[in-house]
Amino acid sequence: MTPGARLQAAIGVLDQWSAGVPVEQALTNWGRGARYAGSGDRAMVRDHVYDVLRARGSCAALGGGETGRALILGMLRLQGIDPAGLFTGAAHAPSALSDAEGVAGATPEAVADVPGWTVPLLHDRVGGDLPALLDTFRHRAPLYLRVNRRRSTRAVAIDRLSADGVEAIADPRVETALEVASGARQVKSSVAYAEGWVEPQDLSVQLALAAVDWPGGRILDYCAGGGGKALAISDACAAQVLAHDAAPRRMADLPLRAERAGVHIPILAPSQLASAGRFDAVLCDVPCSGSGTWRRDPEAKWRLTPTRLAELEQMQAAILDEAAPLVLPGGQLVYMTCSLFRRENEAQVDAFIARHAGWWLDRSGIDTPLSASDGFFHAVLRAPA
Ligand SMILES: C[S@@+](CC[C@H](N)C(=O)[O-])C[C@H]1O[C@@H](n2cnc3c(N)ncnc32)[C@H](O)[C@@H]1O
Repeated sequence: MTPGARLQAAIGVLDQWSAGVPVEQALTNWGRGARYAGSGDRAMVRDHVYDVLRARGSCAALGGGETGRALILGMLRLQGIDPAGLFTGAAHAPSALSDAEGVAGATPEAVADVPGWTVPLLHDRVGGDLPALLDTFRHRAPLYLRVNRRRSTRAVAIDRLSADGVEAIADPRVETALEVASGARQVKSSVAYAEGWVEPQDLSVQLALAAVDWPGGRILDYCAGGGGKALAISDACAAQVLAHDAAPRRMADLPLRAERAGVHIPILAPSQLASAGRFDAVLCDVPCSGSGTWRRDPEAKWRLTPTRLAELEQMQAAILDEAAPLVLPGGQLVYMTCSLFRRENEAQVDAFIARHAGWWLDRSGIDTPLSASDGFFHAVLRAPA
């Protein structure tokens, strides 16, 4: 495909997205009808679409509208590329610019590329660093890997990744973290990944997991999902880690991932919880706004509404209340979110302590995209002894 044809494809995907089709579905719909597109074409179309979603407000301002065509026009201007050279109408490229499009577009300085109602919530987190935080959301997040110490060391993993075209750099802040400097698209086809030496996991998550003093005995990952945290905890301590999720199908890949990592993580069905006894620690990595990961998943910020945020907050409180009785006396209830909002983090912890006599906050911390790559919150709550 020519560069112009890729832009035209991205315009179509964005028009589907604006009509309510989830972005991954819209990309799949396009891909099915584009048998001629190679993997490089598909990657570029995806990049264009995600570049727009990260900076949709700026793209709309610079392109003069919200249609897929205007957004792509604005994206090119934001990237300092003259659209006239690509909007030519030749070889499936977008048709030539109209006179109005040629002069459309305002400077985007005043545009926050997040929903306006979330700006005070973000300001509440970072204060005067708000402009810098908002700017991070316009750019791609770096990819981090976690080295599985049961399988490899960091130095060996770096060498092995390099042989497969992935340049990885050790991050000094946590001993398991590697930042992928180049070759990110090769990670999943690398031997190091296939052999379980590395797993994609964000730096902020690795920092949070390293900040918790995981006990021995038994640890339950109560909201295990794909099992990324359960795998990391299994690697970090000698405890037996078990996994549970209210939607067990979300854990479908966990047995395979655990086998690749060389660990065994028993899965507890919701019906087995009542007879599973209590645990030394229970991790609740709860559903949240995802506001810490908006540059990785920019669609999430445009879909979030105040109503949805309120629902999530209710769900978070309910999950903590469900999980608390599963913790042994003196044990830990570890609360984690990838949200930057105090309402989902500190306020949930405070409200939990107010509802549950004898519980206390042992430690908490948060990274933002300004201090690590994603935003990620953790709190360790202690049960009465
Ligand atoms: C943020 S995701 C977890 C991600 C996962 N820990 C990981 O590292 O990949 C939240 C998970 O909580 C689960 N969940 C939602 N409500 C729940 C509940 N009441 N009890 C247990 N799990 C719940 C969801 O199905 C979802 O898989």
